[in-house]
Amino acid sequence: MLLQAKNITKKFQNQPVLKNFSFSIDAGEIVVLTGKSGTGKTTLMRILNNLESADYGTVAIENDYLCRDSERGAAYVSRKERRVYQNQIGMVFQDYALFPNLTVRENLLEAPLAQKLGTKEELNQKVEQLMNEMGIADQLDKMPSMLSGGQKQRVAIARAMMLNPKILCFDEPTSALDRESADSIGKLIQEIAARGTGVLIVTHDISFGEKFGTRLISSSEFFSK
Ligand SMILES: Nc1ncnc2c1ncn2[C@@H]1O[C@H](COP(=O)(O)OP(=O)(O)OP(=O)(O)O)[C@@H](O)[C@H]1O
Repeated sequence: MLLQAKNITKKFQNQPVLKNFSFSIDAGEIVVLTGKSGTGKTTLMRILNNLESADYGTVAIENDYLCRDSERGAAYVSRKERRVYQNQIGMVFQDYALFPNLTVRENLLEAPLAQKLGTKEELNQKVEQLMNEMGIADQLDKMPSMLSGGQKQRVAIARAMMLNPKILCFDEPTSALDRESADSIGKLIQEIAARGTGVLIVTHDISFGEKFGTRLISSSEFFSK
């Protein structure tokens, strides 16, 4: 088991959004969360990425915890331990969230350089390798605004992959793409999972989820006992 989330509960202004929800992601799995708007899918993904805090529950990737359930609620680990957890999970945002004032190459290098994950030379090699694998090596020196939606999505995926996450999350990866680009992103996600990464996808696109997911979870299960 790579990621484990147990008994996650979250309320906003006393309105429960997630109640005692538990699930896990294994290496190589593509777990797809579907369900009606406003049922907590994005909230769950944000909790796993430490962009939102759980009220109750436990979240861990292997033996590295983000929070542990306690009588007084979810007890978050220290900042240092949180960083260890967070380095193992990546997120590709719906709007890609690329830095508009940096080239594609600079977008990919920014976080791994800051985290000192390698020398500039090593990281540049990795950028080129990833961009080759994604079929967009010729876009490296462009600004994000010059790219198509599908190309931006690939850059956003490559940027997340630069940090070698064990778990990679996608929020609505196909919302801005036509069917053909969506299918090629789906195949790319399958290749990433085949190398052992655990993938979590939140999507309204059920046909995409059924085609590329290995397990579908409906947000109606978020209120499990
Ligand atoms: N920061 C917040 N403060 C208050 N309420 C919030 C906040 N974030 C989300 N909510 C509420 O929590 C509920 C779940 O929202 P969430 O975005 O997780 O749903 P979703 O299933 O991802 O929806 P969609 O499919 O439309 O993206 C909604 O009622 C939303 O209004």
